[in-house]
Amino acid sequence: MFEVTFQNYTFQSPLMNASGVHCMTSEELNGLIDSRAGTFITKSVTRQKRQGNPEPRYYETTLGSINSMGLPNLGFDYYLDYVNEYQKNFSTPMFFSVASMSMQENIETLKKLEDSDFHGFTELNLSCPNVAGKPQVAYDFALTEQILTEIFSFYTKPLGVKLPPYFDIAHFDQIATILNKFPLTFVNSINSVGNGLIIDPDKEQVVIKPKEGFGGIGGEYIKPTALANVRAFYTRLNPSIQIIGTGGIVSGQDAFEHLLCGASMLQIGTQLYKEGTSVFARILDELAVIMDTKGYSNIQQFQGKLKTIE
Ligand SMILES: O=C(O)c1[nH]c(=O)[nH]c(=O)c1Cl
Repeated sequence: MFEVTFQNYTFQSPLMNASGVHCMTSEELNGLIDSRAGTFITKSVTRQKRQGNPEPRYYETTLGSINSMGLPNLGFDYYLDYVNEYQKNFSTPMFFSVASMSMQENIETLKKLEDSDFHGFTELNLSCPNVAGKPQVAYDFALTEQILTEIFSFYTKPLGVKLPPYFDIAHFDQIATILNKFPLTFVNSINSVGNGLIIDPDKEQVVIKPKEGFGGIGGEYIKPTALANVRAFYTRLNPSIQIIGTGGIVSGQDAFEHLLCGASMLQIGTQLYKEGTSVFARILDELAVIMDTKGYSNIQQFQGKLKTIE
């Protein structure tokens, strides 16, 4: 009922974690394997292990979350070891997230991944908003094109990019024109909405320590922006480039809306952090009720079929 074909593999569920949530350690990653997620993704990796930003660096509200983690991760080798072990025991392809700290580090990491036995999907994170002094790569269109040109000169494994939200139709047009030049497997929209601010009015203070309290916003706050980005890329990109929908998925209805806009796989971040891995089963159960009510027996019957008002 929930099968989704992604490139040349059919996942049994369209749901997975968003990179950064429940995916730092092998224990957390194993917890995703035991859930109703169809697959899972690592925390964005850097060449060397990183501590990340000082705490508090994550804060939840009723409507979502703010984070300025600063790319903490256990380093490329840790996650490659995990992948090698995982692939011995499971056939479901997993996702490996690579952060772009610098062009040089990008190339180095992806060359090692190319030469490895990894045979899952690679997600190049072009949208981390929380490394001080590092602008989000995908807001620099020329740099994005340069990085993708360099990567596709040697990388042959299925690769997609994790994008920040765009807010201007001209920007959708410009970045889509660039992305259509490359043999991308997918585009994942969106990353957190960068550099928001949540405050505590009682203490009259920000709620996270890094960057004077500025951080990426997730959760219900960002669903309209996430849906717009999913739809904008679904209607602009070559059909060979599939869309992963991320942002504001709390319920089966939110999942349905992302699929209607054209998403194939769906990533859950903030709500997974809040609820734990039982969130996948709950959302699938809620999605099943919606599909039954509407008379849909599979996702393909409505995927991407959002109507405009004529
Ligand atoms: O601060 C982070 O680690 C972080 N936080 C986000 O919200 N998105 C990202 O891509 C990353 Cl890399």
